[in-house]
Amino acid sequence: GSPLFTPTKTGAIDLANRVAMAPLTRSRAVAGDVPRASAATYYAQRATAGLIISEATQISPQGKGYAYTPGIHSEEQVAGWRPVTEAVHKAGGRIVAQLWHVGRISHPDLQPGNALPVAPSAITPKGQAFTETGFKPHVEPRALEAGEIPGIVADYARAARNALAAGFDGVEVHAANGYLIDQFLRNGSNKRTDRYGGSIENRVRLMLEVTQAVVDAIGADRTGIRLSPVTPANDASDSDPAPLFQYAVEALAPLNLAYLHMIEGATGGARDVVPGFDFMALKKAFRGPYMANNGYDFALADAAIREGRADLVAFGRPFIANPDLVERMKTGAPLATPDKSTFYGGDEHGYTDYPALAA
Ligand SMILES: C=C(C(=O)O)c1ccccc1
Repeated sequence: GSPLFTPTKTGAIDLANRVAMAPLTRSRAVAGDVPRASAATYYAQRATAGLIISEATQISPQGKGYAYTPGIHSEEQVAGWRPVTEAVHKAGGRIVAQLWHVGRISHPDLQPGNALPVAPSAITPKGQAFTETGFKPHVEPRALEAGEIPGIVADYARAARNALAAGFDGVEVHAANGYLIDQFLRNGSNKRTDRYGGSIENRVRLMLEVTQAVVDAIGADRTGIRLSPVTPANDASDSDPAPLFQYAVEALAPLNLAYLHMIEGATGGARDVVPGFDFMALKKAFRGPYMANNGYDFALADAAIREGRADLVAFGRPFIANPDLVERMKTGAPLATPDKSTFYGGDEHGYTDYPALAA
């Protein structure tokens, strides 16, 4: 059989196989930004993944950027996640919470007191915000004062502790896809002239402060991190990503994190958006478990593991329509195609009603 289905370990977390369920926003949280009750069913249906990474989950009210996404900062939200982690563990699975602060990818309608979204610099991103009253153009964000950063770092640490209290096996720091941490990393969005901007060392600082705070809170062996060096998602850009991310990963390596999750290319799109970008240099620099993501199918994933180009492979959209994706890949069964119209928002249709083959 494929090495994709052999057990492995990411830090303290023992995994039955090397298949990860990638974080998938589904915009189905209920009032109070609490996961809906059926989230327990949705995630448990997919618990044969070696590791489930939850949908992106905001660490604070300020960190929210879309309607109906769940949080993990209130007691009610922590209580709302407990049935999810219990159901996944009961089904033999493992699940980590993806900790999210959206930075400028938000809207005053989604912010406490209708405040401006925050960012490293006051640069309006292209694109639209998904609010409860439809899509609205992004607004110019407020540049954070350096003095506000410790509070945001503390919010990540608190969210990490909340995740363990909710029964998660660990957390993934969302440092990808043009959200807050990525906004600080990339010079297209970070024009700061203080210790958080300018040089690569300065632009990597927030990522390192957040990651260190999470490690201090719950341990490196329960802390993963997601990066997307060349994605254009959410108007992210950098003039020279290779040295930036080489430095970032070399700075992360001594922490001995549970894993590095790498979006190879444009998120959900072209893998060769920057032809020749050397992801293997980053895998080598990290030294720990490397989780490859973006457009993998079974054949590509099997080859990547066999050829030592990945230790784990994360699948996103295939897990939406195939709760039993692992079994289908093992048996070579055909995969169901997800219905894009029910990716975000709605109820059980397109969420918990995709059947497993055995059914
Ligand atoms: C958290 C997301 C990401 O990481 O791209 C996301 C958010 C909304 C829709 C799709 C994806």
